Amino acid sequence: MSATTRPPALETRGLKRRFGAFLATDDVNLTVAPGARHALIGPNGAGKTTLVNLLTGVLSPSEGRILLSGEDITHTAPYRRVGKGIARTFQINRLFMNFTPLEAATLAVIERSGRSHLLKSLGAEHRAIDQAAALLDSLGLASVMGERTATLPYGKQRLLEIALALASRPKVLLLDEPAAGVPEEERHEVLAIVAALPADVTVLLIEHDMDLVFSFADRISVLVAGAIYAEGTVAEIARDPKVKAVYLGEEA
Ligand SMILES: Nc1ncnc2c1ncn2[C@@H]1O[C@H](COP(=O)(O)OP(=O)(O)OP(=O)(O)O)[C@@H](O)[C@H]1O
Repeated sequence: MSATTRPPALETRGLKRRFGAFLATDDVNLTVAPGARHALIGPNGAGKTTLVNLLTGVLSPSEGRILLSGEDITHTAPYRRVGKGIARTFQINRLFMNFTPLEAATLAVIERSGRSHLLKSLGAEHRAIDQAAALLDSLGLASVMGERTATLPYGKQRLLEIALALASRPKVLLLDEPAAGVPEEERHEVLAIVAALPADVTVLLIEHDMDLVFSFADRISVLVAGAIYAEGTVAEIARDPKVKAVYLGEEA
């Protein structure tokens, strides 16, 4: 299989991050296979956000390495990591609230293409708009792409965050709690669209919602007190008594 010959899409080796004497990331060795649907779960304060910040370059590790498709990106600046193919979802910035999804997605496509290239011709601008519209359509946002983002249902706003991250055509997408705060009646749509993300994009999902984790992931890593506490297939994690004790038990 190609997955055995290709390097992992994303890998950390001996990753540590200290805040003073406190070890928030404790020797994390994470391997995310190309095309994986990998979930990272863990109780509050386990270090999930710190790990995402290390992966995206918002924080520097105290020790260890981060590799993207085999390339060492440990000391690569955050914006360069995006160019190399790692993107994450963010809570929508206020700026985008006054934009329509089409305007925001077009800007994101332009960002990827490089502004100078785009300014060369009007045709290129139209192509960017067409690509943005197609991207929004694939995330179920076609019917609202001309509305002001602030007026959209919250589930649609969360899907727009994913669209904006996908605009950079990432190899690896870090999805940070895509269903958080989404009302019950909209959750189904968000889950269905997350499940239908392009198969060639590797996804690392950071999520509290166990329905989403178990329906979406093919592999799960459990983070506890900054360290990988357990790792395995969904079935293995679901029946692991020590995981139930520290994490799933919380949900019950
Ligand atoms: N800048 C910082 N300075 C000091 N301690 C920090 C800092 N950032 C995070 N921590 C600590 O590191 C630990 C992990 O925090 P982190 O936010 O990564 O956990 P989390 O798993 O994302 O939690 P949650 O699910 O509640 O968001 C916590 O104990 C937190 O207090």
